[in-house]
Order: sequence, then C-alpha cells, then structure tokens
Amino acid sequence: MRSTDAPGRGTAEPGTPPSDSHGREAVEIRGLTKRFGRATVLSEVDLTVEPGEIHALVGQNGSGKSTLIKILSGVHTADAGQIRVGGQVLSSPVQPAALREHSLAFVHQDLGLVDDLTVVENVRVGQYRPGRVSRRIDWAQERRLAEETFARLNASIPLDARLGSLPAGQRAVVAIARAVQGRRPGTGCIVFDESTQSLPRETLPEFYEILRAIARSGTGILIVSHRLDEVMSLADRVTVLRDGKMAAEGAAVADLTEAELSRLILGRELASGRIGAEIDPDSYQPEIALEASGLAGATLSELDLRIHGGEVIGITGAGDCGLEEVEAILGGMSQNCGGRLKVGDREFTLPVRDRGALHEAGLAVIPQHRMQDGLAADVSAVANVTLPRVTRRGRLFLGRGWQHEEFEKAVATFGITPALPNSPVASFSGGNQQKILLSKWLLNSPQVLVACEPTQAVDVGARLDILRALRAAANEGRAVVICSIEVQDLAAVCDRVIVLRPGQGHLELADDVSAEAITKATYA
Ligand SMILES: Nc1ncnc2c1ncn2[C@@H]1O[C@H](COP(=O)(O)OP(=O)(O)OP(=O)(O)O)[C@@H](O)[C@H]1O
Repeated sequence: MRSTDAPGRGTAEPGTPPSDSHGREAVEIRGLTKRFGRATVLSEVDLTVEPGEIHALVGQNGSGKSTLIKILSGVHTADAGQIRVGGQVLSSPVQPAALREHSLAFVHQDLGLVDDLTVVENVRVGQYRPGRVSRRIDWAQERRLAEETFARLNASIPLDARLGSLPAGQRAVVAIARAVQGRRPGTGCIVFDESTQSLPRETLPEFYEILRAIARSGTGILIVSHRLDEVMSLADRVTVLRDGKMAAEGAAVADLTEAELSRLILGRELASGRIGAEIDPDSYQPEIALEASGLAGATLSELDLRIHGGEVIGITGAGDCGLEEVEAILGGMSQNCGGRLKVGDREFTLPVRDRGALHEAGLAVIPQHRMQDGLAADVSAVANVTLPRVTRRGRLFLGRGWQHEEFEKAVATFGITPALPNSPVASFSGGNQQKILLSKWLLNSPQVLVACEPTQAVDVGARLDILRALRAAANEGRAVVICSIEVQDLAAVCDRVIVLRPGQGHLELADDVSAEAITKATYA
C-alpha cells in the first residue's frame, strides 16, 4: 500500500551526491550493544544511513529503537560497538561538540519546543551569537539567521509569533529549522524520532516534502516510526529491530510490501481487517450511558452525543476542530467550556467543578499526554496500573497479591514488556508506557470510557491488541469513545464516527465507517 500523502521518495535525484561514498556514510553503526542491568536491550546492531537517503528504523515496542537513538545522541553510553559519522569514529558517550561538528541533529517526538517563546527564540535558543561590541544578543542578526534557515526550507513562518499560537504543521517546521540551522547543506544526518506521531494528518504532506528536500541536498535522514504507511511511502531503506537484534538491515523498501514489513517487525503474520465492529446484541444497552448536549469550548463548537453501552464511537477531525478539547471537557479539566453532560443517571452542567464526581458517575478518560496527565513516571508499573482501585480496595491490601494479579492480567492482555511489576514506569519504552496507561483505566471497568489517541506510540501488533481490548470493553456493556486522528483505527473498531467540522456542523457516519469515508468527511 502506498500513502497518497507521500507520493515520491527522497532517493537521489539528478545532481544529488552519489551513494558510492563508502567510508563517508552519514552514519554507520557496527555491533552496537547495550545492557541495562542484566537485560541486553541492543545486541550487535548494525545500521548505515547513506548521504541523501531516508532510512527508517522500525520495530516492536521495546525492541531498542529509542535506546539506539539515545546512544547516538549521547544520552546513553554503548557497552560495545562502533559509531562512525561522516567517516569519523565517535567515542561513546557521544559529546555535544561531536554532534555539532558532524552535523548530527535530532527532532524528538514532542518536537522539543517551548510554547511561550517566539519562533525566532525557539529556533535560535542555545545558539545565540553575542554582538561584537556589547556582547548582548544581536536580535537583528538572530532574526536574519532564522530567516535564512526558513528560506532554505522554503517555508515562511512569522518570526515574532508565540510558538503556542501556531498550528501544528508550522510548529513542526520550526523544529526542523532548529535541527538544520548552521549546517552546511548536504552534510550530516537528521534523526526524526517518532516526530510525526502527534502531527495532524493534513500537515504530513508538507512535512514529508521538507524531509525529501533535505535528503535531496545530500543530508542523511533517519526516521523512527510506527506508521508503516509512512515508512512505505517515504523511506528508501529500512532497518528492523526485534528484541534488540537485527531482523533486517537496510532492506530496500521498494522490494517490500507493508504486510512483509509487519511480518519482519512482529516475526509473525498480522491479522487484518475490521475487529468485529458490529454491535454485540447481548451487550447493547438500550439506556444511554453518555449524553452530551451543546458541548462547546474554545474551538469545539456545539457537539451533541448519545452513546449506549455496548457501542464504540469515534470522534475525529482536522485542524482547529476542537478534538483535543474533547478530552479536557469530558474529563472535567477545562473551565473554558459549556453544555450539559449526563453520565448514567447523573447530570452535570459544564464546566464541572468536581472532577471526582464525573469519575464516581462512571466516566474514565484515558488522556493523550500519558506522562503529563496519566502516569507517575518514578512510580512502579504495578502501582500505576492499580492506582484507581487502591482506595476502593483499601490501603490495607496494598501489596497483597491483587495488585500483582492485575498487573499480570495487563501483561496478558497487552503484552507489556518487560513484565517487571516493580520497575518504574520511566524505565519502560514509550509504547509499553501506553499499554500501562490503558490497563490502568480498562481494569477499572468504567461505564463510559473515553480513550484519547489510544494507539499512539504502539507497534503494529499492540495496536490491534488495544483496539480489541476497547471492543471487548464495549462487548461487556460499556460505552467507549475513541478520540483520534488515526482513521484506520476508527475504521477498524467503531460503530459510528463523528467528524468535527468547525463552522460546517459536525457529521455523523454510521452506515459507512471505512477509512475512505472518514477521510472524505474530514476534508470535504
Ligand atoms: N533507562 C532504562 N533503564 C532500564 N531499562 C530501560 C531503560 N531505557 C529503556 N529500557 C528498556 O530497554 C528496552 C528497549 O527500550 P526502548 O525504549 O529502546 O524501545 P523502543 O523500541 O524505542 O520502544 P517504543 O516503540 O515503545 O518506543 C525496553 O525493554 C526498556 O524497558
């Protein structure tokens, strides 16, 4: 399958540097090995990014991708192996000066930007050049340097705008500008670590186009991604990690199908298709579990919902449609909202003053930003999973087995790895943290479950496990709402999908909830 978002590739075009530059690879990793305690998380891994290519690094949650990137960026020290950049060997831990010297830059998942700073400050922070006489920051010069970088990216961004006021697509361009500034065009390598994960779909074509242009200049690009359609349409070659070992090194993407790629990632076939989205007649509850009328916020306009137990409803939309606000409004975290809400037989007028009352009425919200709003990073996995039930069960029973039983159930449902209940959540990979967060709320058996971007950061196999678990919750009689921009997920599991369309009236799809129909309704 080829995504229409990204029709071309970053492969060498006429005039790009030849790829026969052996010894001058943008990045060459050989025999990389890393252990945390007794666990070997990378074992003899090889990876080569050629100048001018887009190379994808993929693998299941916990397969070692972030660890490899963190070794490359100097966060972790390798236990064995060699890293060469532009032909030169770098010692581990890699020093910031070496990263600068070899034009190795990183764009992380959250883009690493500061909302309260202006665009020019975000691009230049850490790079300011003092004026020759006063030694103060020469803002005219800083603006010129930022402008030059945007011009090279063929992008026009208002330099004095507060970053937080920009749409997601422009914020991504600012993050790229920060990574490419100051480098000679065509040198080094830029690593994009799940950078597209939280970007709205409609911003992706521009993002991909910038990546291709950078690659055409001769710079190597390494992307880490769980989006297989993205890998298939954007990358030239792919390296696959499985349990910290190589499952494929530098395979040509043109020679692979998406199904073959997922087989390389999982080591097994992936079941495909719709996950029994038809309503189970035994679980369908005629009473309405969640009713909302006139929900509205800063960008969300008048939304009405009527959801029965046994149903899975999707809510999606593009741009400033208010999708992200739905989480805050339903979760009682927004004071800038209005409307009425009924959960079971309890009625609420928004904004809700007492979040706990919503919870008591049977509504649970799984937040999008798991570390900020959902998990305690330094606390053990078992404590995080069981936290909502500690008060109900009574503190006397802490550590008395039920917590470990629940953790084991979570491991069995979602395949959390490593299955170490007492390890702090911070030591789990991003996808496994997501599975811990989902377990925390699913095991609480809420009457209404609102899951926001539930499959973010999870691998292709875990994605299906999560969607199945949400469906299973509905089949037990619960009402499930999935707020997501992932149309494939919605198409796989939802009975109805509501498409938020500011200024045009929201659309509800019930008969045809295919990915095509959802996309068409979103962008029509
Ligand atoms: N600081 C740490 N201490 C202990 N173990 C760690 C630490 N960081 C990572 N690990 C372990 O190393 C393994 C690889 O994790 P890593 O984050 O590299 O995986 P990943 O492929 O990036 O996963 P994901 O797709 O979920 O982001 C996991 O088992 C993880 O629990």
